Amino acid sequence: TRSTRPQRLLKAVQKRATRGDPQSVISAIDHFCRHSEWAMNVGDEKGSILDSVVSELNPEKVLELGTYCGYSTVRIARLLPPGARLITLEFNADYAAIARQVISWAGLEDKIQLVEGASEDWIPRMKEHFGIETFDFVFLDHWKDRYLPDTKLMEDCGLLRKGTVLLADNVICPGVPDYLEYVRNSLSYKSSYFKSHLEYTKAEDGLEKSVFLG
Ligand SMILES: O=C(NC/C=C/[C@H]1O[C@@H](n2ccc(=O)cc2)[C@H](O)[C@@H]1O)c1cc([N+](=O)[O-])cc(O)c1O
Ligand SMILES: [Mg+2]
Repeated sequence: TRSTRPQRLLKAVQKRATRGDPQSVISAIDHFCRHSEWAMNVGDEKGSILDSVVSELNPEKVLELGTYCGYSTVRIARLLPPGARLITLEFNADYAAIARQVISWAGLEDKIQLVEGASEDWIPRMKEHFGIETFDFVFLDHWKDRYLPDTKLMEDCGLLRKGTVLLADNVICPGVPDYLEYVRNSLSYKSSYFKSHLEYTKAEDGLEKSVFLG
């Protein structure tokens, strides 16, 4: 039977990228998505904004919601200081299997824990299962109707502290109106919009950065 797009993306990484070189893995995926098949990675344009937010924050404890093929997982983990940890949640077992191989090709498995399952099931278990007190940085890029409920769940589980940064992909396209309304109007967040473009296209999209005020 025909291969899947994530399988073809992984093949492109194994063909073009150098083992142990995260930047070459990122470039290989961007090349594949520009020249062969579009895929829903955050991409190089929004990816540079993601890079600057992560570099400025230097987070120790990172949560990513929505691994997909591991593109943003690699982008974030390559910038983390030694000892920092990234937990990434992936619901789809086939995507998780591809992402594990992409992460391994980049040589970043020591910094990353990929957990298979639903965010709503795992967020309440972060403390007892992973020994996490609070997260310094959360990247939201999973099902768009889960951004708001999962943010409220993280608040309720005490996983956010004064200064925790939430960065949300796709706030324009496909759009997350209920989440945007919440973080922009809640007194518990200082929110700002980074205008950009939908990955590999000219359509508008952007990232919303929201600092939890406690
Ligand atoms: O739909 C989009 N993203 C949904 C992503 C979902 C990912 O999150 C995982 N997950 C992990 C944990 C969960 O609890 C639930 C799902 C899913 O298994 C999938 O791997 C999207 C769409 C466009 N687009 O242009 O159409 C562009 C983008 O950048 C996007 O991110
Ligand atoms: Mg996205």
